[in-house]
Amino acid sequence: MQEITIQQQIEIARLNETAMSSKSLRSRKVVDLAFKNINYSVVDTKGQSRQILKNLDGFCKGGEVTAILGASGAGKTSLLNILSARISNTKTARLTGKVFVNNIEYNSETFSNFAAYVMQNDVLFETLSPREAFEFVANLKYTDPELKIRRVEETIKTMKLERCQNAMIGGPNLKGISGGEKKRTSIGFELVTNPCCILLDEPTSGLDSFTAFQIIHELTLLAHDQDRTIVFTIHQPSSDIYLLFDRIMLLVQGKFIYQGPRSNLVDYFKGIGFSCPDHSNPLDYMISIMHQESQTNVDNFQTYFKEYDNYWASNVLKEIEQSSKSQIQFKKVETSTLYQINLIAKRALKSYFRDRLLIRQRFGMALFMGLLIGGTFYGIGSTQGTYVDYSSLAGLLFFLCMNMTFSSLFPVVLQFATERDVFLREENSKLYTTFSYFMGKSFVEVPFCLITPIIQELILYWMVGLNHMNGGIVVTHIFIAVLTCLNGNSIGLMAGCAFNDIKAATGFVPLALLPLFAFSGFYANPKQFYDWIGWIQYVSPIKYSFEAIARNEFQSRSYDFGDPNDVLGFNVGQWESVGILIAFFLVIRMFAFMFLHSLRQKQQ
Ligand SMILES: Nc1ncnc2c1ncn2[C@@H]1O[C@H](COP(=O)(O)OP(=O)(O)OP(=O)(O)O)[C@@H](O)[C@H]1O
Repeated sequence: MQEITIQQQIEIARLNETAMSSKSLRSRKVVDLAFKNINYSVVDTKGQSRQILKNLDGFCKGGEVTAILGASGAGKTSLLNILSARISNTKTARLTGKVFVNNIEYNSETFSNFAAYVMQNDVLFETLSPREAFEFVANLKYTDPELKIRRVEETIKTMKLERCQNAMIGGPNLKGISGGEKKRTSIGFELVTNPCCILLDEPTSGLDSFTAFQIIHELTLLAHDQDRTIVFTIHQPSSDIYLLFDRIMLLVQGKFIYQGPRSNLVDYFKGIGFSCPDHSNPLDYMISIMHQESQTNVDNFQTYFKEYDNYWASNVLKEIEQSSKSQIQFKKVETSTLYQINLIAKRALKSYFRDRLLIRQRFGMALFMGLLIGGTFYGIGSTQGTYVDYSSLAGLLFFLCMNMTFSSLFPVVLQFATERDVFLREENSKLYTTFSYFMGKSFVEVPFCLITPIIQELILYWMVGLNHMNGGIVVTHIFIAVLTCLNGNSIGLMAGCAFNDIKAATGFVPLALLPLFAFSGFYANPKQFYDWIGWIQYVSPIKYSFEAIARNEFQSRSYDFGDPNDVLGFNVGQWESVGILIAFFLVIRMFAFMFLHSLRQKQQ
């Protein structure tokens, strides 16, 4: 008999282990979801309270597919959001009731340890491929390198993404994979963590009927073959899709009118006097008798509710009573903050280099502005002595401060706006902490704020003929330019984190900056500011940038009218201004972090 080498033995052992673990991942613990006495109301813009969900009890069996259906506005998404612990009490929303997994109450902190939520919109990092997206999650959720690889491979296989695993996901401005593949990637993104339960909000919306069927079929396999609990809301499914459901919940005006096996649905409604016509899709018929536009339907609602209370309500309570009591482990894999920051920064960097437009925009802008400013102010630094020389130079220096603030501010507002939902989704899934995301993003932004002003200033410095008495003056000028960029970048990040809407952020920022520019000492002399309003100069980072850069430039230059620093009414000092700029950078970043943190809390 041929001898097996040690290497082969190791390989066989590894394959056996892989097969065993893969099996163990499949034959997982079944979890039952339940909810009791769910009441949810919201206050509208006129201060009127409106009850969306009314005293709901429900049960979603482990290893089964539960579909939540109802007319538009019936409360399906609200219910799913409550099940995924994404809704909490706020000033305008009131939620009472409890949600359970295997009879244990859960909340937003514990939800992600056994379940995952797939949003209606595919919120994915556009510049990554499906494989890279899965690797990102696996790296954050697993510590064992082999397990990481196995989970990624399994997910790609399960979600049938082999063909497009290395293609860019893409988005509105970036060509990428198809809608169906995106939906599979969204589900796969959650599947990597091997959740016992997956909740999905309208997983078929925007997909053609064949792709929709495929997606629901794959979800059915996840439930039946891998014992996962699958719950989703869905709009008007085809009759093929209808046959894939195990359990159905029908909602009308925030109350259940049916909750039980799919197979009983038609007979139940026939029994209470609502017969589905032969050869028609039962769910089309259900939707037709549930919508509120027809007065006949509205008149029948009371019958549906009464019959539900008579027939299903106690049944559901019994099912809740009998739901699995087996212990579930709220397992939490926590990677270190440094590790999270490293992964987030690497991903952001990869994104920058793949989204060429962004890179071109930032570096191209620096190059262009360097040449433009250099050309416009060509040679003005070489002449000195008169008021005209001074005024052109002061104008240039102030223009530089403005330009560096704006050019580093807007890219980050726009970029954060596109990434905000990804952050909220990933933070919600407890992939990383807000702090790690913030630091990861900051680490990638800082090099841009170093490189772009250096490119710009090196081009224009010699063209304009700025002060090069010694190397120290040149280095200090560039250092102040970098600090100005960092402050602009921080203001952009703060605005991106503070506003929910990109239009509001981009509209507000110039408005807020205008007084800061007006009081920065170039347009009006600080000596002439009225006391009651003059304080604005002290909260303007541009004032300190201008004073620092101008004092640096004017040293060893002499003018016939006296000291330009006095004429400009500078009142802080060069290095003091630099110190304040550093302090501004830290404080604005801190505010940005606080806004990001509160954005995340608002989302909950
Ligand atoms: N935070 C909120 N503030 C005000 N109204 C809300 C809020 N959340 C939900 N609603 C209202 O509650 C009702 C139910 O909303 P929900 O999104 O749950 O319905 P839905 O059944 O999922 O509808 P659709 O199928 O159209 O998505 C709607 O009329 C909606 O306008």
